[in-house]
Amino acid sequence: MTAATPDRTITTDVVVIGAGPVGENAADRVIAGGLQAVVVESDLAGGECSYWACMPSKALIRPLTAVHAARAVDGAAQAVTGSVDVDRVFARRDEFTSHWDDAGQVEWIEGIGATFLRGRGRISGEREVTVTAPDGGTTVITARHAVVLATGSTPVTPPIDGLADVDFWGTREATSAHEVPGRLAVLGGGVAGMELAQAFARLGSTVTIIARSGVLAKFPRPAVEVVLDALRAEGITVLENTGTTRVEAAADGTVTLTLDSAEPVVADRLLVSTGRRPATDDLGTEHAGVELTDKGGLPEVAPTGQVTGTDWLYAVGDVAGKVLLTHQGKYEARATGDFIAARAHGSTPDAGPFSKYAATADEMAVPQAVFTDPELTMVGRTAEQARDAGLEVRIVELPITVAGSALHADGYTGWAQLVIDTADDTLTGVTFAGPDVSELLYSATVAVAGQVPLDRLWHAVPAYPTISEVWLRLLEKVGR
Ligand SMILES: Cc1cc2nc3c(=O)[nH]c(=O)nc-3n(C[C@H](O)[C@H](O)[C@H](O)COP(=O)(O)OP(=O)(O)OC[C@H]3O[C@@H](n4cnc5c(N)ncnc54)[C@H](O)[C@@H]3O)c2cc1C
Ligand SMILES: NC(=O)c1ccc[n+]([C@@H]2O[C@H](COP(=O)([O-])OP(=O)(O)OC[C@H]3O[C@@H](n4cnc5c(N)ncnc54)[C@H](O)[C@@H]3O)[C@@H](O)[C@H]2O)c1
Repeated sequence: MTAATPDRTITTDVVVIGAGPVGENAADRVIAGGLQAVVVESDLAGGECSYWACMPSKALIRPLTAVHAARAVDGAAQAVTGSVDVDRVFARRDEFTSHWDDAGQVEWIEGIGATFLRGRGRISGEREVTVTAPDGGTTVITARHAVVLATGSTPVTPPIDGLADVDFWGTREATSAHEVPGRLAVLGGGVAGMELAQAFARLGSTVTIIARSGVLAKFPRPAVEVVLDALRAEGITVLENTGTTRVEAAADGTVTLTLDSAEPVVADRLLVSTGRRPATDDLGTEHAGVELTDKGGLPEVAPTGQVTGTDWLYAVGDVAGKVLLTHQGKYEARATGDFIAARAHGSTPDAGPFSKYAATADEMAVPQAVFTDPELTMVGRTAEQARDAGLEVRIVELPITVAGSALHADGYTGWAQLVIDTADDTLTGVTFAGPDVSELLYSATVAVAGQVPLDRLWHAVPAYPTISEVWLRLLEKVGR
């Protein structure tokens, strides 16, 4: 129970801690299910995604991709005679982040009928959350049915000698920047690092990416090569399989990275984008009888969002530690919100695979788009992951060379791969790399999540002349 006397107490049906996109969706679904909800947020409603991640990064990237796309089409290229207006790019990004003002998101939360409470939430007892407001005031909320953790994730800083003494950028500082460093070193070749490296290179920085393993290591290598070739052609230096042993700042602010297998890199700014971990610090999970892993992760979270070993605690989105993507977290939140509401109304919902109460796609059909230019998209399993899951697979891959791609951009370079589950001739994974392939991703997601048999896919005819005709080339290679 709470030690000090709270300033006020509230009783509601469901408490959602964290008003990122995922928490907002969880609240929306429990309210749609006829329950009350209180949403607690310590920072900005809308979360990382709206202000320091998806929205600002894509808002920075889009104008740069648009210019590049025009330059890749003869006749249009001649119309692009100037350079990018960096200030206008930043200004447009500022619009998409609502100038880091969350009034609109708070209005949306209250508009769905939830109570919004600004403050830091902490589990303080069984179905009980104590919220400490910015002014220090406390509110104790008792939930009749459930507490939903939607607290997101926090960046992981690697234990590199000297790094803690350097004033470096994380992804937050990079996505909200109003300056373009002359030389930018990017530590970490994951999705965030690769996207931001190219964005700043196109804004004018001289960029070096330092990756301790291969970049974008979760994706098939030939697809990654399509992206790497393009980044290198734009003048970005990519050092793979390169460890960083020391980081040091000089009096003038320049940063020197000592590497284990390359010459030192000197930069005006260092961006550290080396991954994230669930935001579970000081969440009071011990009051739910939950023991965190040594990396701060929750125990297993069921497809319904229920945290193993508890009856009333749920986790969705990044904090659940399954998939760190907004769309997938929102999908989890829909299943969890509906599950909580159904249970609250006294039913024992059937939460089997593909029911509305289970985030089944988390295990077999997660779509991801990397917004480098060219783009890299994948849904489902790579061949390696499929084999690890015990599936027998057949791989079909080819370069993307169809009339649609040739028309789309001069010298269009792309690559596609199907991972076929030979047990039932369905697709268990699809990858595309190339300019604008993110718009193909949903077609692949439908095929994988829908477990559409290949002989039926022949009847899904891609329009001529579009890039999606690559589907036909892939099927022809599979054979009929
Ligand atoms: C640079 C970058 C770019 C990205 N781009 C994309 C993209 O293009 N597409 C995509 O799908 N994903 C992208 N992601 C991932 C995406 O940002 C996350 O998956 C998404 O934000 C997760 O949503 P969430 O609601 O779980 O967490 P968050 O968005 O992190 O929201 C969690 C909220 O909880 C609040 N909170 C935390 N603890 C407490 C507490 N104790 N009390 C009260 N409130 C609390 C936080 O302040 C925050 O507002 C990107 C990530 C990064 C870093
Ligand atoms: N387009 C999108 O959907 C998008 C964009 C950005 C981020 N995200 C998501 O946000 C999450 C965080 O992104 P991220 O790129 O920070 O994480 P990540 O886990 O994708 O990549 C981190 C990278 O840093 C590397 N790394 C770790 N320690 C290192 C060290 N000491 N030196 C050099 N490299 C090191 C890792 O090997 C890995 O390649 C990801 O899960 C990602 O899916 C999504």
